[in-house]
Amino acid sequence: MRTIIVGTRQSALALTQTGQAVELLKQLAAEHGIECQFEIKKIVTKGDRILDVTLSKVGGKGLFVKEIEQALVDGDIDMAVHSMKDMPFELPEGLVVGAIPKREDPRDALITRGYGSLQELPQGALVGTSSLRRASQLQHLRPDLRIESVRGNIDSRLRKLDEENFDAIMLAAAGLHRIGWQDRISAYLPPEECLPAVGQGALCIECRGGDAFMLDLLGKFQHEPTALAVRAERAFLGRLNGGCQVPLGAYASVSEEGSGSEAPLLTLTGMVGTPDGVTMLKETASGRDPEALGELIANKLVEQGAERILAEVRE
Ligand SMILES: NCc1[nH]cc(CCC(=O)O)c1CC(=O)O
Repeated sequence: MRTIIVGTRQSALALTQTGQAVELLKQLAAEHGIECQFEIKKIVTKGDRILDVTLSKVGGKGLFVKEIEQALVDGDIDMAVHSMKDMPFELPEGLVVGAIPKREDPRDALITRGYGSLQELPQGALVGTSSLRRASQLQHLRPDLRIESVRGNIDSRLRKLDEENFDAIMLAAAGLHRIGWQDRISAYLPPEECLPAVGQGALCIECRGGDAFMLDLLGKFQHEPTALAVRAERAFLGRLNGGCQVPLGAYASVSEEGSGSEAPLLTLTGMVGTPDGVTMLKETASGRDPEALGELIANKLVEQGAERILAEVRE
């Protein structure tokens, strides 16, 4: 019987989403008569040790993923469950995306000190977020808000809302849902108001490309509509070189089922904005080829000056 070693970070979210994915995989294995058992192995990443420094200054979000990937390459673990939005554009040699399971809620959530919506926040309220994407869209909607960086895992950010002077903080709804803290959410921001990060709410199950047993099992975990949407969003990201922390968002979903040999129709919206929210470039289009659609939206934004905005932010 195959023992599958699953590597995970030690944050509440990582442990929870890894545990949930393993439970679903156990069910799928049982349904398909695949004999295996799972063992969870905790790994401390560099990103976890330097949470107090702004991530973009120390090498971007790939930090959380890199050491887990090394353990996969080395054969110390057999699979890993990542948040799709933390995945760098390119995977290391020898590793593949084994499955993209069904997406959780892709929206951003506002957690406030007693206010029911973004509109209800008082004039000049202090909002905590270290995401340039969230800052840009918040300032676009509410130029009066003051935005300050707040770093750390979900649990420490919520603690900072309670202990420091923030009127609200913004987090991904998916993470809060997964760890069972949906009660803390004051309001959801629809994609029309605040486009999520590329891949937000989706998971990425990574394994070795040569591990046929793993690939067979993970294939049963794949959710095709989510995978197509994520491919379109990541093609957009890749065309804009959005690997590091930049004020860029995208959201795709299947807007019409495929029929016969025809692929489903995807609708993708992408945005690039200045961190002050004054300039906000946004485009929407539909298509059946996810990569072509992602590149189309990126090209439309490039025509309007997206690369200039991104270059200024990277400096
Ligand atoms: N950047 C950190 C991160 N990576 C994944 C999630 C959870 C949401 C998801 O799975 O997309 C979060 C927290 C957040 O942004 O609130």
